Parts: sequence; structure tokens; C-alpha cells
Amino acid sequence: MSEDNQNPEVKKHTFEAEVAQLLHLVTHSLYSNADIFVRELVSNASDACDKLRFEATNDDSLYEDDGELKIRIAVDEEAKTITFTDNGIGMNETDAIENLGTIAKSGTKAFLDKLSESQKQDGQLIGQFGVGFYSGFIVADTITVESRKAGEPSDKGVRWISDGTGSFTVETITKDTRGTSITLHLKEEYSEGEDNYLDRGKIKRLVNKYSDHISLPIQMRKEVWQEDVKEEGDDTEDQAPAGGEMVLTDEWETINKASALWTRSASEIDDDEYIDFYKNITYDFDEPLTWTHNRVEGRVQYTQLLYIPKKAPMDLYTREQQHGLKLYVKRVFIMDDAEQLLPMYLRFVKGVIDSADLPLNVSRELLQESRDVKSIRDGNARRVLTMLASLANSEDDAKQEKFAQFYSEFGDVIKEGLGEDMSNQARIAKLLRYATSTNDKVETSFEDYKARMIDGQKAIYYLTADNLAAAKNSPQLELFKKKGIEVILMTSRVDEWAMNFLTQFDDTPLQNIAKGAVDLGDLQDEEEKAEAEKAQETMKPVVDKLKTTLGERAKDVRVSNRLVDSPAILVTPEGELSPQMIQMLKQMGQEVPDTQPVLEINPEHPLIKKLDGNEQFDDLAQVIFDQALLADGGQLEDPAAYLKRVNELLMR
Ligand SMILES: Nc1ncnc2c1ncn2[C@@H]1O[C@H](COP(=O)(O)OP(=O)(O)OP(=O)(O)O)[C@@H](O)[C@H]1O
Repeated sequence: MSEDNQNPEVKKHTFEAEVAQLLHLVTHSLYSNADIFVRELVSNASDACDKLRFEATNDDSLYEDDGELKIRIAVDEEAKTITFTDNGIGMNETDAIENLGTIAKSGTKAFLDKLSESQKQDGQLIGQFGVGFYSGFIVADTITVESRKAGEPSDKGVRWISDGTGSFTVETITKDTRGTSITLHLKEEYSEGEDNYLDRGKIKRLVNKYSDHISLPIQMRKEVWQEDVKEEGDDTEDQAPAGGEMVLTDEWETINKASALWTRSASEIDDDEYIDFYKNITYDFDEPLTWTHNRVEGRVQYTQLLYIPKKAPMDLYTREQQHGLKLYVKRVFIMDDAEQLLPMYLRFVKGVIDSADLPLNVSRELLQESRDVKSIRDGNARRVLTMLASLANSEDDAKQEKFAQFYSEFGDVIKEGLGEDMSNQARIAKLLRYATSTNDKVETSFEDYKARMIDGQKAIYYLTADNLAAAKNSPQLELFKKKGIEVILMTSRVDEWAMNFLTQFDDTPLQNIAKGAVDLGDLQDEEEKAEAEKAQETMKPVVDKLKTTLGERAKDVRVSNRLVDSPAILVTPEGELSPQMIQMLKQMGQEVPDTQPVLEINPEHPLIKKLDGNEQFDDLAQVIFDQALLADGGQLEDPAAYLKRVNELLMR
């Protein structure tokens, strides 16, 4: 430790009122979070080194021939102390009085003032703002700080001592080594038993947990195993194994990985390093599909290193799914699974966010409210979408292949974004791919579709179904096939829900062809329209009779202009939930009212023609309705009755 000469002049100072208040709160409320002092003191030491590095860019001499910045932690079991030493910027007497005796941050002061008496008892709340250096007083009854500022003479060192109550003392000392050492004289209860911070293993574990990515080496004295030496003449020769013990050496070993990869410039990091880091933070054996690494300078400054995995996790669709973002504040680990930093539909993204603008003791509750966090979340979402867009739009086959791989794993999740993230809806819509009535492969984008629209087509037509086969054979498609109009076939469970939120793409309306009446507008010629009108007239008696026969089963019956080969079809009335959607919501345990479909009939179909004046009108009507329901992927309420009717009709 430092060499010093005692200065007879020890000056006593009282803490600023707010500090005294804060100290009281810290020691009375944060005892259940005692561990935090390790990361706070390591973080301060790391900041001090960062500051020196910054100052030294203009004045190299500040390094004083000691440019290897590091942090050392020493435990003294006899003295019951733990000491954090750094060779960073250091403090002189004025600095120490100013920095350790007052609260610099006005936000913290205001926060303190606002806390009610009962809130002050709440460790969670207190933990929300940076208690920093003062956290040492949770475990220590006295803290001694010795420091000497970089570039100042060695006899201008300072010793600051306090017991964390009302006052502190400062005195001038001689300190040859630049930087700061902070010695905690541990309270009785923290120097024995379960909470014994004199246990080197415990300190190491805490450093690994919270400060592994501090980019400076954090060192502790190396311990080695030393076997008991047999005394000469001791030839009892019993077979007991030789004993031994761990002994402390004079050698220092680095205990953190010091691998804050994200703090390095992207141009200096090779792919293997990115891949290793990904594996390290995710425990994924596979390589990531792709990643993006940026330093964002804006209202909030932060670094983002975001990865997309190759495979979706098993629990992607369960609510408990863990989010993969780790939050750091100035390289100090704050929390895993920081779900506020990404919207839900991007929950598969892994990586690290490091922001210097968030407080070290930020809690989940605070994250939820913070505008800074919102701005980080928006930035992350935009960045992921941009990265995906550049894969999707790339001319490079390998990148396109990657996008296809991404889409088959995560395509359904990003569709949730259509409803969740309105500000990025257009960006998300551009990434979506579907099968269509002319291409089974899930590769057509809305853009591709638009480029293939036929003359006079004014809408993007789509159909939702349970699977591709059902979609392709849907009677809804008949007219579109006849007219050569391509229809997008959506077959995933989220499609219909998600499409509720997307009504247009690039100014072209999107239309679900199974909802409401079809209006092909200019795509229908005059002759067809005239024919349709005529059919409405002639079929009126049949339509009316059907309405009576079907009663509650159908909301309405009308003549269809969308059918070619099928006799009839069920249509969801505009603005109502489709049968698939109702089924899905019910499966999710939601209460949904049953809705009735509209039955549309094909006036040209022989079966429909047969209805007029038929003796078995009722049976035929029910069978036609049931078949339309089956064709739509629905389930019959009374299959036996259906079979009986069909058989009767067959036997005629
Ligand atoms: N190891 C150190 N070397 C030099 N200065 C230090 C050191 N530790 C603390 N200080 C000084 O004391 C000040 C107060 O520290 P404290 O931990 O209470 O707050 P902070 O570090 O500013 O805020 P936070 O911990 O919330 O980030 C620091 O801003 C810094 O100027």
C-alpha cells in the first residue's frame, strides 16, 4: 500500500445534509443487497481509469510511466479489511471533500427530497439511484480513502476517513503511487459467517458476476495449494494422504475476463471474436445467424451489440420466454433479460446494451418508466429491422439464404409487430413473406405481389387458412383463379390477428377475400355485372327460402359472384371475427361470442339450380351449408345428422 507520512493536521468536516441522509438510508435499507458495494467500488475505480485515459490523450505525462491501468482487490483477514486500489485519475484534498462529502447529482437530491418516510424504508426504491461510493457503508463501519491525483506531487496525497455517520476527516499524506485505494473496515457481521466478505472466493464470484466485462484487469493475490511438508524422522508411514492448505503468494492474478468486446471498435473485432462472445453470453452451441454492433450517439448514448440466433428457442411462444438482452451501465453488469430494451416481437434477439446514461442501480421498475430506455428500445428495434432488411434486399445469395433461414424460424414472431409497433409497421410489412395462389414457397413479399398485379387491380388480395392445402383448395379462390388474379395465402396462426392491424401496403389496400362481399371493381366487366344483377332477381325466392330454413345458422344468404366450381361458401361478415380467429381466441382461454357466417350461393351450380321447387329443399339446404362449413375448415356440430341427410339424398 501507499507510503505516507502522517500529517498532524487532521481536519474534520461534516457531510452535506443530503449525504448524511443518504448514508442513513443506505445503511438501513440496503443491507439485503450488501453485495452491491463490490460492483460500485469496482465501477468507480474503472471510471477513474477511464478519466485518466481521457485526460492523458492530451497529456501523456499523466501516466507517470505507469500506463497499465488496473484494479486490485486485497483482503486482509487479520485487519478485517478489504481494499480496492486503482491507478486511475485519483483525487486531491479538494476533490475528496467535494466528491465524497456532497452529492453532485441534482437528480439524486431531488429524489431524496421526494421520498416519503415509508418509502425511505424500502430498499428497492433506494436502490434505484446510484448510491455509489456510499454503498461501502453497508458493510463497513469505517472507510479510509487514500488518493493522489495524476500529475500532482506525491506529498499532495489525501487521506479521507469516515464512519459514515455525520462527519469525515481529511489529512494530507505523501503517496507515491497515483490513484486511489479505498479500504473498508468490515463490520463484525460482514467479516464472519455467511456474509463474510473476507472470503476471497466470495469476492471473486461477485466480480465475475457483476464486473466480468470491465475492460481493465481486476486482480487479486494468487493463492496456491501447498502440501504439508513431512518432518524429517516422521516415518509413521500411515497411509493418510498428506494435508495441505491454500497459501497466498505475492503474485497478482487477473480474475475477470476483461473482455468487454462491445466497447471495442467494430473494425478491430473479427468474426470469430463476435461468435465466441455470442456463445459465451447465450450458451448457444451454434453460431449466430448475424449481428450488428454500433455506438449510438443521440439523446441517449449507448452501445448495442445485437445478435440473431439461427434457431428459435423452444419457448418462443410461451409468456415466460426469457429475453436475451443484457444491460450494462458503463461496462458494469446490471441485469439479464432486460425486456424493456426490445419490443416483444423481437424477443429472440440476444446481446448487450451498454449505456453510460442510465444509473448503476437502475431497477426494472425504473426501466419501465424511463424515457431514455424508450429511446434505446426504439433504437434497437429500428436497428434489428434495418439489419433484417439489408439481408432481405441483398443481391448476395448467401445473405438471401440467411434471410430465408431467419424467416422460417422467426417470421411468425415479427408478424406480431404489425400490432405491437405501429411506428415500424411499414418496415415490418416489407419483411413479410408468403405463399400465394401461384407459388407454394413462402417467398413472396407484398412488394413482389404488387409488381405482379394485373391491369386494373386495385387491392392486394389475401386469404387466411389453417394450412396451405386448405388455402389452395378454398372455394374463395375460384373467381380469382378464373380471372388470373394472384392471392396471398396466409397459413400461420397469427396472420389473421396481425392483419387486423395492416390495412394497406405502400398505399395499396389489403383485402381479405374471405371477409365481406368481394368487390373486384374494374376487374369485373359490364356483362358480368349485369348477369350478377339478373341472378339476384331470379334467385330471390330460393334465397328467401334458404334464409328461413337455415334460421340461426346463417346471418344472411346472398347470391355470390366469387364462385365458379363450388355450390356455396361461407363468408365472415365485414368487421367480424372469422371462425379460425374465434377458435384461436377460445384456445387462448378468451371469451368470444359466436358469430354467424353469411352463406353465399353460386347461381350457376347444378346443386343450387336443383333447389328451386325441390321436395327435399330442407335437407339439401342443410347439406349445402354443412359442406360450405367443411370446405372452410370448420367442424360440424352434428356430423351424424349430416351423414344421414347425405345418404338419404344419395339413395334417391
Ligand atoms: N476510485 C476513485 N477514483 C477517483 N475518484 C473517485 C473514485 N471513487 C469515487 N470517486 C469520486 O467520487 C465521486 C462520487 O462517487 P459515487 O460513487 O458516490 O458517485 P458517482 O460515481 O459519480 O455516481 P454513480 O456511482 O452513481 O455512477 C465520483 O464521481 C468520483 O469523482
